[in-house]
Amino acid sequence: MPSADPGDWAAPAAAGPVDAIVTLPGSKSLTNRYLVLAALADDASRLRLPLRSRDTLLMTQALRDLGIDIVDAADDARDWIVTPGPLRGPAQIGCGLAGTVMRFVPPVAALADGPVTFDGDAQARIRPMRPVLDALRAVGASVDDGARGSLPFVIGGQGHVPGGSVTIDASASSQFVSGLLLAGSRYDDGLTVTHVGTPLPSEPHVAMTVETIRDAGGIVDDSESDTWRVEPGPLSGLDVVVEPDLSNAAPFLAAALVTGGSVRIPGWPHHTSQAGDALRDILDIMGAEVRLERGGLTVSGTGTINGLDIDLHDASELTPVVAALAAFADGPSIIRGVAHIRGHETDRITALSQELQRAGVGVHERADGLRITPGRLTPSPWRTYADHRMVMAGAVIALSAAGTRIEDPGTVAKTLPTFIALWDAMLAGSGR
Ligand SMILES: O=C(O)C1=C[C@@H](OP(=O)(O)O)[C@@H](O)[C@H](O)C1
Ligand SMILES: C=C(OP(=O)(O)O)C(=O)O
Repeated sequence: MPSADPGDWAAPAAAGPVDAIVTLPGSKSLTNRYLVLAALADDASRLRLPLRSRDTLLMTQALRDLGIDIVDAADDARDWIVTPGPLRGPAQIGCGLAGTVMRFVPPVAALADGPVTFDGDAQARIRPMRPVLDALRAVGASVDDGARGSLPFVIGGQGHVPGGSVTIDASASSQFVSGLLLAGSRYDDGLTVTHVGTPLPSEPHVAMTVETIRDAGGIVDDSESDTWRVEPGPLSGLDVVVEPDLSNAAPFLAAALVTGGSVRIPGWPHHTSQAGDALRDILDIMGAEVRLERGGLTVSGTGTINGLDIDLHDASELTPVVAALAAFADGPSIIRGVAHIRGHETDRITALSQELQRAGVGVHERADGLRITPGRLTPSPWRTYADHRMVMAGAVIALSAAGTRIEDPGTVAKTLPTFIALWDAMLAGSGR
């Protein structure tokens, strides 16, 4: 049993139904794709309302280290102006624990004119990387990873990458495919990536990659399943507004169900490639009233939370909060299809199993997910394993388990540094 630390967060319980409007910052996945494409473009880009969090600041720093200029816009400091330039080595890139940095930047670094070293947090060193490194070698880049297949490694930038065709097993992460495609337009012969293996996870994220490359004028053929062809050619600067991060909406919307209240997220896009949009269906199945209107998405709890049996293969990053919400349901739930999240920030299946059980929930760990049987919630220490989404899941549990203490809440800054302030503001309207 972990002991209480003064740095723990005494996450608040809800005193009554929430009734809140929660304005969320931009999407991590969109921000980091736009940044990479802007760095590879022929002219400057403007990213409006990008996310500023640990993962996106690591991305800006990585690209700056490679010679790209990224500054706040003079007329609106919330925006970034990205001015591309020659990609330079030597450089040392810190990936933190950001999958998007460790998988998206190496294919860019291969275009630099010198060696680029990559490393990251201790937990980042065990996140899977080998398919990206092998693919880069196969298309003519130089990679030295000491045969580890993980961080740290050196990409020996040679000023250009021949490109061509490569087959990879991306069943451990869709980011392997996305990273290669994002840089592929700038390879001499472009790039054709074919996935073999068990089905690709997080498919909407690859669709997002294709869409954003096209936004920048790149040519991508995705007409064949599991094969993507990026033609060689220039990319244009972007002027884009970053959508709110829909996956980060999960804990707030969950609070509407848990408390029988209502939460509105302004700016919820009506058409989006974000995987988090799946929340609309998931919460509907769980018994919420879900309304997407011009003013945003409103989710209202109805007093009943249904258990569900759901395959989250396409939206696996929602697993921690959906698992926490399932702890409040009127019956058992199964979350399946997410074996690969054992390689996310932490082994999320084991982490959720341990913390939910300590909080009084019945959990059976499956190879590919969790079976959750609601139980009487008891206040407990909630460990977070350097995982932002474990902080969010713990906050949902704490809503009805006063006295829950969440370890290392600062880790939530990976994608949502303002989480605790937004959470407190939401609950301020619940009678707290
Ligand atoms: O490309 C992206 O922006 C992401 C892809 C997904 O990764 P996996 O395919 O590894 O699940 C997702 O879980 C992650 O949060 C973000
Ligand atoms: C899996 C996630 O992050 P990453 O981009 O580091 O893979 C996540 O945000 O849930």
